[in-house]
Amino acid sequence: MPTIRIESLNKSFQVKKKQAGLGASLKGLFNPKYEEKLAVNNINFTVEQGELLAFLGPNGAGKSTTIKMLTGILHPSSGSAEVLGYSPWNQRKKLAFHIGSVFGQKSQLWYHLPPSDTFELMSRIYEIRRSDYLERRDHLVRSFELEPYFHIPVRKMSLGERMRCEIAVALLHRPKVVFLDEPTIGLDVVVKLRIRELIREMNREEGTTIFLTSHDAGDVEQLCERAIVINHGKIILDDKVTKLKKELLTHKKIRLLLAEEPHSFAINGATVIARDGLQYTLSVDTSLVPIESVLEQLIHQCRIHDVTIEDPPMEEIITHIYAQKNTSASMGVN
Ligand SMILES: Nc1ncnc2c1ncn2[C@@H]1O[C@H](COP(=O)(O)OP(=O)(O)OP(=O)(O)O)[C@@H](O)[C@H]1O
Repeated sequence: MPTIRIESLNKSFQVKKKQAGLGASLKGLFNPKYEEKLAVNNINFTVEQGELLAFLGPNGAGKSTTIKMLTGILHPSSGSAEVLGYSPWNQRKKLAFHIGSVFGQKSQLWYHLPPSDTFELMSRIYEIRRSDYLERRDHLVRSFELEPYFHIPVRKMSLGERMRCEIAVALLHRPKVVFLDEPTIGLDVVVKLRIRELIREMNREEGTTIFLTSHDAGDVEQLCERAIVINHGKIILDDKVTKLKKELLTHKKIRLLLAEEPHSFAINGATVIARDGLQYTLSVDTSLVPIESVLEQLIHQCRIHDVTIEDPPMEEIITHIYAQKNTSASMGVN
């Protein structure tokens, strides 16, 4: 039995219809007209236990609405879904004992209290036996390296430290499925890498199914095995990340700040796409040349003050998928 099963799932919202013109707007205040907004449009997929799935899409695509249905926060307009054999919206409380969720933009931790207090409270909410709780808490504190700030108020922590606590507390009741909504948003590169490592570890060691949404192509590339892309409420791609990497995650941007004007500047495999004084932006097609080779050439040709490597924004990748799909459709290819 799959861990998550979604069949013909739809969710529409009633939204106020915007009316053009001042008169119509005023009339609309007293006699509002409504229209249906289809946020999730007939989606189908399954997820197996232990899968690392990226659920992607641009803003407003329908990701959060789907997650809200899978966690039982929202009822669908039609269709069915099962998570670990439970109907999320009909058996929300039972399901809550087996799933965890982390929302990058919202905190589960008490802002003015130390994480240790939130852990205590959660252990009671999840009715965890005292000895099991203490063992689990110590294990999580060790593996997420929380000791230095486990007893200080959350408000005094950096975003990265807080995020580690958020993920750790979401794992307290040993959930079989974890929904991670933008877990690396706003974090610096080093902290992002560490968070990804921790997510990978929990998947490997405990077989946790990971359902991740992110606008960061790096999260998808380094963490997930499979990606589902949703746009305008419809699924437009469901494929292995290795395939996505070969076909779509091939362009990287290198931003350089040079210490001095270079004598020569010809980098095999990279194109200069912007320049402002000593700041250069290069585009690299990693399917043609590895990024390491470009960096090596750069080090030999110029004195570098600062360098960053960026993935293309998720929006760009999705636009590309969309364009490809439309081209195939117009050529009669499926
Ligand atoms: N409660 C609501 N009432 C009306 N419309 C809603 C409601 N919740 C979501 N929507 C609409 O449904 C669509 C899908 O929204 P959703 O939040 O699922 O997108 P998302 O993919 O999670 O976007 P983001 O990446 O910005 O979080 C959007 O057009 C949004 O405006």
